[in-house]
Amino acid sequence: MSVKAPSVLRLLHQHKQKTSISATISNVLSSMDPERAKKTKRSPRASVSPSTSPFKQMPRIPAISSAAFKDLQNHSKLTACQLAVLSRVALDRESVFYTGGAGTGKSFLLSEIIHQLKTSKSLTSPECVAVTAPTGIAAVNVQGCTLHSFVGAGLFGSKSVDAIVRHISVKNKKALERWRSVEVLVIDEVSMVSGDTFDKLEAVARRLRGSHLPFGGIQLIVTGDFFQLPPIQQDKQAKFAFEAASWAACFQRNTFTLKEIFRQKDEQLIRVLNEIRLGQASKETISFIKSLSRPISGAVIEPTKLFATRNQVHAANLERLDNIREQEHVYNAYDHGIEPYYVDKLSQCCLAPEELVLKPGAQVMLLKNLKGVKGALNERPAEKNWRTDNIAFANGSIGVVVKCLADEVVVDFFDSASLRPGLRKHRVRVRREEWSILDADGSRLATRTQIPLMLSYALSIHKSQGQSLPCVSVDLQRVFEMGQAYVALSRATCLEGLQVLNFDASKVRADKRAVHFYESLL
Ligand SMILES: Nc1ncnc2c1ncn2[C@@H]1O[C@H](COP(=O)(O)OP(=O)(O)OP(=O)(O)O)[C@@H](O)[C@H]1O
Repeated sequence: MSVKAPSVLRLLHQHKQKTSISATISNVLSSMDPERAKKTKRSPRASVSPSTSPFKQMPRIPAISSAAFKDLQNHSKLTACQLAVLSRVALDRESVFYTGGAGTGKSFLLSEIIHQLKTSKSLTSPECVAVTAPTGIAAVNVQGCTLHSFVGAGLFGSKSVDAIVRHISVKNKKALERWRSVEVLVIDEVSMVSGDTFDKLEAVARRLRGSHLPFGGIQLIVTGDFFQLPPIQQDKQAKFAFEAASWAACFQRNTFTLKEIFRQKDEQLIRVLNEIRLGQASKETISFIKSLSRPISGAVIEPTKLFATRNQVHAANLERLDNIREQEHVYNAYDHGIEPYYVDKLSQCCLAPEELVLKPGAQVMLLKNLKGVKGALNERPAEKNWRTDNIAFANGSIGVVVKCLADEVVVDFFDSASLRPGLRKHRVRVRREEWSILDADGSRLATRTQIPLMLSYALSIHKSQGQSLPCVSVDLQRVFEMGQAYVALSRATCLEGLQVLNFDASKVRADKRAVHFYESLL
């Protein structure tokens, strides 16, 4: 697929078109603004705060040159569809929503997009790219901040648009400045953002920026899969973000669906997962999944058990560790933050535990990408021969603890997602790493320093979102949310490494609204 960079003239022409279209859109958007709709009919302009000059949408300059884009086409792993999204974002500089099933490379593409935008000289500064996600864990995964933190109006769920705007304008000048200077807003895991929240933020953006353009002219990069975890709201009938009144105006023609699945290679597993995603398991699929209740055989690692609740996870990890007859070592996290509140928040969303209890022989999962670590490539290296190799291990790699030292842990990591004996192991010294919750300006609110390992015997389905697991046992007994079974099952990378317990057809549920939305994209 060839993609041309828009010339400046074309951009200006597009801009003229956009400004005339934007007048129409702005009327529609104004009528969607929950507060404004209640008020008497006024011209949309009249509602712009007199203290702010009307924000003008400048033609957006490409974030990368067409030569740099060609280079990516030729040398990166990105597929044609992933490149099409990148082109719309970085060359055309338009707002984009892209989606796709589990393992289609949404996060992979997002990190490339963020990298290109943050290193672009066309944007005022890297801070003008705000990277957000609706939950703490998703925010830490994407090295961004939570949407709440970006907004700067505390827990705004029950507040009106007026109240949020007032709060930011009067009490949070830093947030006001941020809303006015941000050029790109990234929202990952949008399936967990409710439609009401999306509409509120859209209206807040227009009000604070004094602009009639959708989202006040901020370029949006929004991604997620509406068949995965649903909006976080007590209300069972919370609207999805795609049901927001302002959604269509924000993305217009820019919705992309990634179809190629990378996490799994097995055609049968891919077909089964696609059916479960849509909540449409056929008889054949149901009996196939039931046949997966057999134990996983021949694997050199123990399966990671996925549970719906945290208590089940904690109990399973402790029980398994107790069975190892070795001395235990405790690694306490070093936590600090500007307020205890943020330290608590970090503790809730960080996969690295506050107290990491390990024993030689314990099976662990790596919680950071490690690059160029000190290690050795042979299976049983003499430890005096440590050398710095260019060994890279991905977040999610599974290994076995060899030795627990004072402030580091020696681990044998397996070098493949396959599970058969005879795998090469890489012995690596794992040292402390950092996790932070950031505020929207990128400064640290709280930081945890811990050995980037956790016991890999059990994990909660919520915390497994985004992970790839080569050997996994999914217990669906206490699954309670739509999409939860799909999230759990789609972590598996291969059939021989997947066991499914307590499955029945009623666990396969997809929200009808999501089904209709995806049908409308076909
Ligand atoms: N173009 C690509 N070429 C090769 N590998 C890719 C490509 N895109 C993604 N991958 C790999 O596929 C795997 C799944 O990708 P990723 O985690 O980005 O999927 P996802 O859509 O975000 O999944 P989920 O919705 O489950 O979080 C990762 O190991 C990633 O490195």
